[in-house]
Amino acid sequence: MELTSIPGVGEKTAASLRELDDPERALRDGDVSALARASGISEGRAARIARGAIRARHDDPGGFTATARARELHRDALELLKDRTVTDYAAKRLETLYPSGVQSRIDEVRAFAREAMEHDPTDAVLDALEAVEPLDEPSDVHVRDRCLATQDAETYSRAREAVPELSVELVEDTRQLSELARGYSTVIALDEAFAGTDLEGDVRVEPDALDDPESVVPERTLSFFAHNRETLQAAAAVHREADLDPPCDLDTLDGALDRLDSDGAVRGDEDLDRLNAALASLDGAVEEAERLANDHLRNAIEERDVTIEGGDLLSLVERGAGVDSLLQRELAEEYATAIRKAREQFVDALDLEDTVSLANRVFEEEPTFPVEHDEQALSRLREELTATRDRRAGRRKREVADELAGLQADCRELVDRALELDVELAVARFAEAFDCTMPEFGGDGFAIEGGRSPLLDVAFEAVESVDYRVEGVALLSGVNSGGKTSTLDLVGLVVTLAHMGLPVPAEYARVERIDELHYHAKTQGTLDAGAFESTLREFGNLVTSVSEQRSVLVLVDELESITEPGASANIMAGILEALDERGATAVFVSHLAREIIDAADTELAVDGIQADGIEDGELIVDRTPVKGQLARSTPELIVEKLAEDRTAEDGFYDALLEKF
Ligand SMILES: Nc1ncnc2c1ncn2[C@@H]1O[C@H](COP(=O)(O)OP(=O)(O)OP(=O)(O)O)[C@@H](O)[C@H]1O
Repeated sequence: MELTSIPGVGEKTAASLRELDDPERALRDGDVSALARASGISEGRAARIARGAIRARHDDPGGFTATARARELHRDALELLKDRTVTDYAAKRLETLYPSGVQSRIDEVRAFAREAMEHDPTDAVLDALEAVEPLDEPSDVHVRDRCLATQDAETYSRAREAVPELSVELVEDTRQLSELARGYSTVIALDEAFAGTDLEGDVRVEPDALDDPESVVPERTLSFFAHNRETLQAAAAVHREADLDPPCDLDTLDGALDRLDSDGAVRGDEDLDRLNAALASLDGAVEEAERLANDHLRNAIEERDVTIEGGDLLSLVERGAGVDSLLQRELAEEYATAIRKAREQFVDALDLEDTVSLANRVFEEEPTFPVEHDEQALSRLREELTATRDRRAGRRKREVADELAGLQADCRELVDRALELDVELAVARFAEAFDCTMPEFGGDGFAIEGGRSPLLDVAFEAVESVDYRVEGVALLSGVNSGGKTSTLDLVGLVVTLAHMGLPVPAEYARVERIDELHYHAKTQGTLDAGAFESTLREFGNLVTSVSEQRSVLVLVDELESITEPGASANIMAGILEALDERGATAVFVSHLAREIIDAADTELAVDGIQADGIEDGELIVDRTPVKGQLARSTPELIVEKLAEDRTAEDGFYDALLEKF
């Protein structure tokens, strides 16, 4: 896909998107999280780009939400869905759902939503989803026990690029190669020329190593798994709990993950554990062995009467010999025992059977008192143990990495599927929370039965259901606080959700497929001349834009407040007539319904939200508009109540009632 063909994507944004691993996939899947990882692209922008890509795919000109209130309803619908996601990914992914006038896009989401609604969002699945995140590629892997070596400058730059995790060294000859082997546990020579030469240390000649960098740095694979371990385990749990068909055997994955620690090192290898433990306690063990030998020697000396002939003593002193010589002569046996004890203790404590001779050299047979270890022998032992440990770790890492490498693609699918399930579950939970059904498309206008708006300021259980249908244009009258605005909101929300391809909060709904939703919310107070003129222009443009090719739904709430009542009744009558002529569907909520009907040249349909009476100062309202009936206003109802209340007998209220 040509990135710049997406609405809203220019050269600069396209360049940022190209930095991503697979921008086409991210766009195709609506992966807003991945798109937002491109430099300079915020999450809001990423969602707009993803929507742009969908629009391009469906040839969708956009513009469904034609007014601020219509856009607000889309946001409200998204919030209701996002409230029901567990992962951040799903919340962002939902941002790609938008109301569209294009049937293919609506059908695409409807198919997805229908499947989503089949899911049963159990607590166990939702809990497991908590720890699922998009997979991360660890970028800061540095391996210090291995290096690559080459004589060739070109191979050198290729190696640096292909294997940034390792140092790459330029060498001139085998001597330099051998020198390198002293500083690293393993040296991988990349030139065929080194094959067959006899080299010291662990030097491997692998001319094809760069073709398969993972074989040289198994840490790359291992750190991917170690880094994403929690997500992978959680994604596996999601598959188990939700009974999804996993792309790989979950027990094998669990088993492989168990063999890694959080740094990507191999766990559960006895030899490695032993070598690591030996290296960690080397210094302590040396001290302990020294102490043991010295205790033995001290006791032996204390318990012993050393008899020495005067002549011998003299000759020793004359030769300048010290106590050591005495020890050697008189206590040779005890000294040998002390050293034997020290060596046994040292080898035993560190479990060093494989390196006994090196370990023994740490305690020399030369008698001294106190007994002291040989520092050089100790560092040789340390080096040997480190190299053996690193070589073994390297081998084990390659084995585990080989096993895991085959699972990598499946793991990506495993996590993608779990995250996608969260998106589906959000739709299922939304549908369940608000007793939704899939709407039908067809006919003129809309018909809603048993609709309950989740946007009301009362708990959803307390929302009274509303039936309402309109074909063509209609005025909606009603008592104060009867629910006129709420009815418009319900209609707007149902139509918006339906065009998003989603289920709607009603027992039944049928909607005409439209291209634009124009919802004008109530304006606060009278407009000044300039604002009034621009509002009129807006309606003028709206009316002239309606055509056979472009169907619209117009919802308008109390437009009368923009100017004085007489003038606004005329204006509303005019707009309604024009919309009617052009075949649009429109609902105008107004307290001036009677005046509008009077001002109109054609017969306008009027519906009314009626009050059955007043009880304890409160209106008893039936929220469902009565078709074809102008509702009585609140003042009329109150005057009627006073007229019925016979305390004022002079007929004043009866006369007042007559005026309505
Ligand atoms: N279907 C419903 N179920 C329960 N409560 C509702 C319903 N519709 C409206 N209400 C309650 O009535 C209140 C007033 O509703 P709304 O603002 O829609 O009335 P209105 O007829 O537009 O009022 P006004 O004439 O003052 O503009 C809402 O805030 C809500 O508390």
